[in-house]
Amino acid sequence: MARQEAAASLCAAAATAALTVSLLRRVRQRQKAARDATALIAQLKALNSTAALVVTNAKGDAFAAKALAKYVRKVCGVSSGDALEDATRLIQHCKNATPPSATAFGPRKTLRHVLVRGCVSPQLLHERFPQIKGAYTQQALDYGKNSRYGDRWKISCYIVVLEKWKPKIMPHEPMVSALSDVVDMCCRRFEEWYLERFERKRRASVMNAFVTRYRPKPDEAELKKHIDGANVDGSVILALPTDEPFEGGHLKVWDGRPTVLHEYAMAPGDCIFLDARVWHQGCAITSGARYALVLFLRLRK
Ligand SMILES: O=C(O)CCC(=O)C(=O)O
Ligand SMILES: [Fe+2]
Repeated sequence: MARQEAAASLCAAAATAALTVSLLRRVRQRQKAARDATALIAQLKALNSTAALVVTNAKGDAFAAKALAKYVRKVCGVSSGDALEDATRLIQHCKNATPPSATAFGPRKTLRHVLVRGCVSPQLLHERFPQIKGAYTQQALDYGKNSRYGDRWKISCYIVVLEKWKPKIMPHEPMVSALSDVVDMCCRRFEEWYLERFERKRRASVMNAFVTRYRPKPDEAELKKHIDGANVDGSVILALPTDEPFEGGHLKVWDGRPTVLHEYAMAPGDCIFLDARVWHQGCAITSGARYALVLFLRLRK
């Protein structure tokens, strides 16, 4: 009898111990999840404070599961149903969509141009590429024999045209729909760079915006060394994706005193900002197709 009692109480003790261990484990898991959530919330706040407000509770110290799932579904297309997983996905989305901070322009304050890697989200541009490609059409334009483009330029498709060119070129509506938000994004980023680089706050407006498609053919492969025009206050060149990988097509920029040649291989999303009258060149491509979005800007106080 005594033995049976002893065995029973041993069993009970073992069960209690097992229960305690599993409770402890669950508490630890919960504590870890809370720590992970805190770290993720901090990351999200740093990347996109508005998104953080939407997906956390009133105190901003924990995720609001339903709001998080709804938001992630909206911006990423799907929600996993797991808060930490969703939060990680949202953070990745924000990283892709957020341009580098102004200090990413780098410490060099001597040059009048800069290359900003990943200035526009490559993911956004890749998603947009079918629309860009579908919208692209050649709009032939006679800039005149002595101009930067010559009299046989036909490889650009226009989004904004303020200049009174002859024949009159109209913005191509499908390209306007495909890229007008990206044009705005580039303007804002240019303004940030300009403020940091020249310590002058300027408002950029677009005089001309167009997509150029280079191909390895006569009159389509390159843009010779030039400046963008006496009345152009600044320019943006944004590398776009392509479905035909190309060779060549580097950007050359002559800048600094003494003048040094800078040569860049640009990836989709990379931007070059140019101050007024900086000499540059789009080198010939030898295969594939290269697309670039180009803006000529006017700067006002
Ligand atoms: O992307 C390029 O090749 C340069 C474009 C350019 O400089 C221009 O169109 O003025
Ligand atoms: Fe140019």
